Amino acid sequence: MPPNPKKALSIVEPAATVDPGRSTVIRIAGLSKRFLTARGEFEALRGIDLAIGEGEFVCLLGASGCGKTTLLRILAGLDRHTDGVAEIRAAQLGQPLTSVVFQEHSIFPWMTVWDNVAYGLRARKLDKAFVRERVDFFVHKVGLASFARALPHQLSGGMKQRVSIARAFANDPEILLMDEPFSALDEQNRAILQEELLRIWSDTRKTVVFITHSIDEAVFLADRVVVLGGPPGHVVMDARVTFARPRNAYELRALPEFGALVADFGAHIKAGVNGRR
Ligand SMILES: Nc1ncnc2c1ncn2[C@@H]1O[C@H](COP(=O)(O)OP(=O)(O)OP(=O)(O)O)[C@@H](O)[C@H]1O
Repeated sequence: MPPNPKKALSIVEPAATVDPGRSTVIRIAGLSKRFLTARGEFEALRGIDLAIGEGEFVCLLGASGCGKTTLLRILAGLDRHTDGVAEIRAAQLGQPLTSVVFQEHSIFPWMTVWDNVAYGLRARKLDKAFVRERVDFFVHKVGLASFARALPHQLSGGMKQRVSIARAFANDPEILLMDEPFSALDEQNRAILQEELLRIWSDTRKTVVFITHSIDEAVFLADRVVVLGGPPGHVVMDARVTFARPRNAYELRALPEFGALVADFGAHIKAGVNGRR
């Protein structure tokens, strides 16, 4: 079916609650995070309330230092919150809760593309035939089938980031956490990977939490955009982006509604900085 971005115009609605048709996968309530520093306590996050539904693609926006990575690290279990609740619902036992894709690809330089993608599955000692099938599938999905036996130093930055993405999806986590995964890429590669990510996501319908500094990227990718202000980080806007899918980057960006939405989010990011708590 041809993309029809006009079908659902960019209606921004408050989205503090999960769609009635979705079950809640991530529940964050009254969450605060304070770091102990040499100069005393530093409050990075204060009173975050957020419920994210199964299969939602959520982008986190906000000025530098407002706590986006801190929130993601708490969800990934890499850091602990100080107060409040951060829960991820486990649908299936034995499945990892999260996989994380960072800005700097974090693949093992001594392992081939294929072995990198297989890493998490092998660590879980899954059936070899299952691992082979799943790794082949995702290596192919990210367009690296002919590089399956290549080592990371033989790949471009964009290709390395594809390996990280394939590995994260192959792991089959409850949720995928992505921290500015495309920010080190040139514009062309970034656009290609955004489209690839959406294609894989639409096949798998994983829940994704994606940090970006690019408002344009957020509006193109997300079902929902959460703008953080601060510090201390707090939610200043939580809105749905209802452009129809599949989305065509060129058609979408040509719509006045797209520009209006980008401007609106931009204004909220600015207000979040100015309204520091
Ligand atoms: N381990 C730490 N110890 C002390 N302060 C920290 C620590 N980690 C983060 N911070 C502080 O918490 C605040 C939020 O940092 P965080 O990296 O989450 O922001 P961010 O929104 O992701 O920023 P950016 O967009 O620049 O990546 C910053 O002021 C940072 O200095």
